Amino acid sequence: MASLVTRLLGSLHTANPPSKPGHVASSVGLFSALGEFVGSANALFHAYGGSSIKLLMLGSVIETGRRIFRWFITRFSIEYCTTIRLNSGDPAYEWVVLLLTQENVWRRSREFVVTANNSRRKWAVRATTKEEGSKINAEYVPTYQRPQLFRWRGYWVEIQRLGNVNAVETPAGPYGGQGTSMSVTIYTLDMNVLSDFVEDAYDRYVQVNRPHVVVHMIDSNFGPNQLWTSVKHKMKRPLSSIILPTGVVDSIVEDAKEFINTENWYAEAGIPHRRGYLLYGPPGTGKTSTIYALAGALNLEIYVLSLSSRFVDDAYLQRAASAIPKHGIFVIEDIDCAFPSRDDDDDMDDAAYTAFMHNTNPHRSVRGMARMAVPAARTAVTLSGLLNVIDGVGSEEGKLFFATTNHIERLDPALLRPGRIDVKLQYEYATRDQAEALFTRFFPERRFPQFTANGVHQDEPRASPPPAYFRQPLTADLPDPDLDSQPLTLPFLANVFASRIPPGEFTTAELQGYLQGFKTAPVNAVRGALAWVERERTERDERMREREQRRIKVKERRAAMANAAPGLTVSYTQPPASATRIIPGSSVVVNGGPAVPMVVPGVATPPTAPVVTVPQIPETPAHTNGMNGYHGVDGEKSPPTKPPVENN
Ligand SMILES: Nc1ncnc2c1ncn2[C@@H]1O[C@H](COP(=O)(O)OP(=O)(O)OP(=O)(O)O)[C@@H](O)[C@H]1O
Repeated sequence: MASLVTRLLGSLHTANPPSKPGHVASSVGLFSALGEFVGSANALFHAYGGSSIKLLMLGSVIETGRRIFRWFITRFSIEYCTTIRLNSGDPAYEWVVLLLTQENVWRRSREFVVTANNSRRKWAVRATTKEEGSKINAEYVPTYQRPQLFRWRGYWVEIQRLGNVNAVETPAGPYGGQGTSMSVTIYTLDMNVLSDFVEDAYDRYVQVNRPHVVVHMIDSNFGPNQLWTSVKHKMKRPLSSIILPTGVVDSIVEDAKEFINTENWYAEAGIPHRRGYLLYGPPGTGKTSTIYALAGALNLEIYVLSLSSRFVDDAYLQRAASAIPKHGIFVIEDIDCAFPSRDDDDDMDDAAYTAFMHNTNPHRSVRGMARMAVPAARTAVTLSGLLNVIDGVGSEEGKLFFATTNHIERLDPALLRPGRIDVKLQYEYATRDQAEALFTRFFPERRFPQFTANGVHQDEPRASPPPAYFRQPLTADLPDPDLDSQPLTLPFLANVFASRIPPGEFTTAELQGYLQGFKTAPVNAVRGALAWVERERTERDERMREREQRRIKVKERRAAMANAAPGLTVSYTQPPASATRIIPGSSVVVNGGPAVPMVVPGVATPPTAPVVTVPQIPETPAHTNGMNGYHGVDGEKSPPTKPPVENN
């Protein structure tokens, strides 16, 4: 028996030929050995008649047959099919998923992950047969892990999802989280079929997304190993809806078009084929809207990255930039966060001062506390990392790069030099023309035909009551000499509205917010404008006052800290419970109460130490917990070394 098995294994071994002619011969040898093996097994069985031997024989035959079958299948599939693998996060993955959805490949799936979404993404499985669709905007994404076979243009195609099988159950994203991929096997020898398949997927993707701008973002749930994991589909915005001074929008569109169409020129001139734009100005003036409208007009996809995202550092930034396909628009929002700002210093002062006043650790120096209290960096990206991405190894050719900022003054000049930023576009508060154009956009003549012919009289019934917010004596119900007793047309109303908005004082977003309250009432929008301006001014003044107070507070704190000798430990014998005076180098005096000695060992009190008033300190458990009694630099308990110093 053993010799038979050995012979069979020997045949199997020689049945794996190095060359084709031997292939057929050795296969024949294999089958004859098999036949001999089965015959001998039969003889053995008759000789011994044991049922266990019978079972053993049967098992061996089945296993051998299975191996031979697999051997043939592997051979066959290598030669007669082509396989591609697609990774989530790659644009091609999205294209193919859409094709599979349209082909209804997962129709037999009975297990779904439902994700509510606002992305208007067009794929997943249709979960309702109702004509009008579902009331909610949700995706039903199959969790299918098994291979799916379907016909595409007469070819058999097999799809299998690979990687982290549980990924789809995480909130990371509808088509899987970390490491999800998909293999597509087409049963054909023709490589062209493969590229036709991917092209078909791409065409469908473009078709479906024609009315949308595709925006790729980074979903922080995915972790630092995944790029561009979140996809949103925003309705395209017409360029005409962007209200900027005449010619600005057109010039930026022309510039971008020219860039895309002159690739050869760049190559011949030896200049890297990329273009950088910086859009800067106050928030709400239309920077982001311009980029979206441009992307819609040129059918380009947007890749938006915020430098302050949790795990975005130099390496990640570079990988993310490299993964953007040609003609993608790479947008870095609020690029100034890669640079230190005055506000950060103020924050630091705030935090450092709090640590200083609530010194719970007697071993820490004032400097150390200040350092400890520095807020977390706004980004892990360094300036050199950023510059590298813009013009170095990380920047692929054929890309449009947009950066937006509210603080151009914080940007390093190295970033702004031509070659990195080629076009700088300043956005400003709304001009009179912009206010008028915005009004006209809100109240187009086609929606308000009653205003077009001879105009409307104010004593005619109004289209709708003014919003409750404006139902005040100052606005809609008071006489308005500019409007009353004369026929009102939309151009006239737009003109009066614009004349009531002080130029250079409000952002377009603020005006838009105001007009949204009057969707169907253009006359009331004009009547309420003056009161709105007044109210906004009052609120703004209030905000400015608060800011100024904060700034003064920060200055005082800074001075208090500067006056404390660096490198020292400051402790209190009693908790500073209310408004406190610090006399640098000597004592703390609690308002109205008994003076509390502040001991600064090893430093002589400056004879003319200035008195710095600092604001009230809230009572915290830290004060009542371990702060009573003196703690010197080395944490030793000892009596105060100086008498209290009275404040003046
Ligand atoms: N110039 C403009 N033309 C048309 N709409 C505008 C304009 N400026 C602002 N808006 C409207 O105001 C809102 C905010 O605009 P947007 O996000 O483009 O401003 P932003 O300058 O990018 O602000 P931020 O600096 O805060 O990102 C949008 O709804 C947009 O429609």
